[in-house]
Amino acid sequence: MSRTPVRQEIKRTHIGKRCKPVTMARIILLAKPKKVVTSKISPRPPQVAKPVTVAKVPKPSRSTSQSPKPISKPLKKENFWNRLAINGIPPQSPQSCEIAQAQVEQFKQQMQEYRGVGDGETSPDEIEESAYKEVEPLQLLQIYGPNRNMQARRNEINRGSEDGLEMVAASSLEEYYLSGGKMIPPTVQEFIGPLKINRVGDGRGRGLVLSSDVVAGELLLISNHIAKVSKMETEILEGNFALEAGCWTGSHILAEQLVGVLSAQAWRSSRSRAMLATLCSRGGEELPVPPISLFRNDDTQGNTGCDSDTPGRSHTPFDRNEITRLCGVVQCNAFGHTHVTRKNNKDMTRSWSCGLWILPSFMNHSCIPNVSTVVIGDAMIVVAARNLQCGDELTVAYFDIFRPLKERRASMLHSWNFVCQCPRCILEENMDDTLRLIAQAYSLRETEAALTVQVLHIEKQRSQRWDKSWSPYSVIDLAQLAEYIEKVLYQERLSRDERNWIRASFLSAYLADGKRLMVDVRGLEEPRRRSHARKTHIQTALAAAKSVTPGHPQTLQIAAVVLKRAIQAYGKKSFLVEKARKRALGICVRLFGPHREEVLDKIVEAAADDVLSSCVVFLSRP
Ligand SMILES: C[S@@+](CC[C@H](N)C(=O)[O-])C[C@H]1O[C@@H](n2cnc3c(N)ncnc32)[C@H](O)[C@@H]1O
Repeated sequence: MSRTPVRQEIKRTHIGKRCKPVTMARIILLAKPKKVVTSKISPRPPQVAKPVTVAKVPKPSRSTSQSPKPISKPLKKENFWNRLAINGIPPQSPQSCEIAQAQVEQFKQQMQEYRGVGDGETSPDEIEESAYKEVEPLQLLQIYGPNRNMQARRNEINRGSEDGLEMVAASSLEEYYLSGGKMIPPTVQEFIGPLKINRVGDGRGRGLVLSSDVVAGELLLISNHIAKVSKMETEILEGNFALEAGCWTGSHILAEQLVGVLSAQAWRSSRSRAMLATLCSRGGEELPVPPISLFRNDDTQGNTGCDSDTPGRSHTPFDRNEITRLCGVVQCNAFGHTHVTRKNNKDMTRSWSCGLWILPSFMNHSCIPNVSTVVIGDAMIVVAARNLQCGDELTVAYFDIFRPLKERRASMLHSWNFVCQCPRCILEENMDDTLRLIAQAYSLRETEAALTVQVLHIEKQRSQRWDKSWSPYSVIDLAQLAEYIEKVLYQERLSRDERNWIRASFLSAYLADGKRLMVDVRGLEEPRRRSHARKTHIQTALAAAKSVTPGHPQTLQIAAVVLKRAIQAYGKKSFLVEKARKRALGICVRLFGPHREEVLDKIVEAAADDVLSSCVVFLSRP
């Protein structure tokens, strides 16, 4: 996800550099999704006796006329795999869920029948447990696909799915993705993967650390917000929010509102209060390491993460000191989130929200993060963006990391009071003499190009046609800077990754002939003016973005645009198109987690229009 601080993002939006004007859309929650495979078999009994094996069940007497046909041998887990393979049903599909569901039902029924004619020793709980055990391989399939270390995954599932949550999350979201973001987002069940909270050293306080190896694209965490406030674009346009000197003050009004909502929540719920107390309120604050179990929901709370009222319980309201601390907590931990949804085939609506997701707040920042986050409705979904090892710390980007070092440092110091010491920051620090002038030229040209595009948009809206006397020279100048950067990089002894990290700091220069600016300008330009374009750097931009953050909405968007262009140029059947598609799907998995190809294709399609993949940032200080 792009980590532009809310304020900065809006500012750029205002001058038309990156985004269309910001819209707000209140996302209403749906009831639980219809297809909940685990609902048939959950909740698992809290004190389950030894799981029943079919062998233990007494066989019915053959002489009994009403006795059901006995099961000749136990239902083997391999049967599920074989069945899937034979029927050619893709893993992780609703069909595989349905098979699992039917199989469990059948299994339960047969067990009941046995019980009816047997000694009655098998309790319903045991039957439930056996059925659960049968469906387990499909859960694994659903979530992780077929080629995984099954035992390790099973351990994770058993640990994390005491209430059978993961599959609900995985399957219910696909429907939403397939709608291209037109549906109301579903309520997603929470999930905590192989994670623990640890102290991470180097003055970074606590962080989320992996307790087992994971592969890129693996689902790590689904967390529902404890509180969120949103505003729609219409509300901004109606003047509820002021635009002051090119800076939208709305995000800070939202943050204030969030403090209000949180304090009310803490007043009525001791759990919310306890969870809020674990979060830091300023940079460098030393707080104890809370157990991760504190953040696991139990069934009484519906597993939605949103804390319920506790009627009859009286808590004291926050006093002045606590409110001050809460402001710090919001400042340090709240995520700003922009979301575009499609109202219909033509119209899009954009919303800005600000919320607090407790567990994701423990993730520290890196300018080359290793996880990605998307927000769908109330849920923040954290996915491994790279292959990671047990003991690795999860890192996210707190702000837009496609910026030069100086700007990144300003953001982190101003809002969170730390200096990132990731390898990319250290590299750029060491190359400061070389990069300083480039950064200055970049800043000027980028602003100029953004203004040009803005003017072109206004002009097009006014006259409905392209004024041929205009040439987007400032955009071309920016693209030229990319060529200069390439020359400089060529002279330095750098690894491929290091070159890409630096390119990513000047990403707009590489996109000036591509992506936003390119798309905007070319959208307005007459075809013959294409000759003005310099060498296209969009492929380089994609490689740079991928190397810095492989699971990021902006990376995905560039990949989607590359794919779109390849289709336009070579037709759908070309192998170049297939290559571009596979690359886009790979990024998509690193952002949204594992899904069927059909679903991933839909997300990529939507990403080209900036839909579905939300932009999540930590809220920066005004
Ligand atoms: C959202 S909290 C992250 C969790 C925090 N480490 C804790 O113990 O609660 C943000 C704070 O973590 C610290 N932090 C995050 N990323 C850091 C980094 N890369 N280097 C140093 N400190 C960092 C800063 O103090 C920042 O204000």
